[in-house]
Amino acid sequence: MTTTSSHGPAQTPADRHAAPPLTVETTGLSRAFRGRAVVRDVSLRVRPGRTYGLLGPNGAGKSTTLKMLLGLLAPSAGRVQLFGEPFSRAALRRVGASIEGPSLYGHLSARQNLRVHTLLLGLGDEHAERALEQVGLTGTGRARARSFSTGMKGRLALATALLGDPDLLVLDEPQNGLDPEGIAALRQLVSQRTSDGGSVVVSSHLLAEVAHVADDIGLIVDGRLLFQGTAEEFAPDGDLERAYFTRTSERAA
Ligand SMILES: Nc1ncnc2c1ncn2[C@@H]1O[C@H](COP(=O)(O)OP(=O)(O)OP(=O)(O)O)[C@@H](O)[C@H]1O
Repeated sequence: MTTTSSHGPAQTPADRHAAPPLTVETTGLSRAFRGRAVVRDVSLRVRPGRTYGLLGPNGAGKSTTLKMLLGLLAPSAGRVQLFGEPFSRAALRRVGASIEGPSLYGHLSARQNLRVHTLLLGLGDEHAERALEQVGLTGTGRARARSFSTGMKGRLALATALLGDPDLLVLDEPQNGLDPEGIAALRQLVSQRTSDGGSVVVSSHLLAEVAHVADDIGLIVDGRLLFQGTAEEFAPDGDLERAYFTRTSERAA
């Protein structure tokens, strides 16, 4: 929050207009599959410099929502704004994502996998090296990605998402298979991105992990956004698990 002292300059309306736009704003986002609504009227607001934890039971509609944010699925209704502008492919240059598990070139090494992406993105090799370092995969040499453990594949997917220093990082279940070192590295990466003014959206079932990283929470149940607000508003006593069960069972009652 920006504050000014009593001796400092007063904030003018122009200053207020200079506030950065929301990183993501959806309005009435909905999606049906063969007539069955799985995302209903979801209006998400992801702010710059914040981590947004998207929670909800299996099948609630989290991945479907994230895919619509990224243009991987067309909404049945509603709209998506990225960085204050209507969704466009150009805006996706500022976005890194890992959705529904890693999709890797199994016959290539970690470094080669990243270089495929840096080539496509028009980035230098140094970006691939830095991403390898950020996720702790520099020592994997020529080993092919298909021989990696689940956690190593997860690290490589994260490295791919980090290429090009995205202003928005979207991670679907990024902790899957990560060891404690991997989870610690992930936390650090997330906090680094937001302290640089970027935004992170992370969907996860691991409530303790979300409690560690999320500034804001969105709770989706049965396709509807039941709650959206700060982590403190979601769980005033800090007990995210209890708040989650209370809020989801209220819905079921
Ligand atoms: N391509 C598809 N065709 C038909 N139904 C789909 C399709 N994709 C998702 N669904 C259905 O939409 C609903 C929401 O799925 P989604 O993957 O978004 O949930 P989720 O909250 O991400 O779940 P999980 O936590 O288990 O990953 C589910 O009932 C799922 O079966």
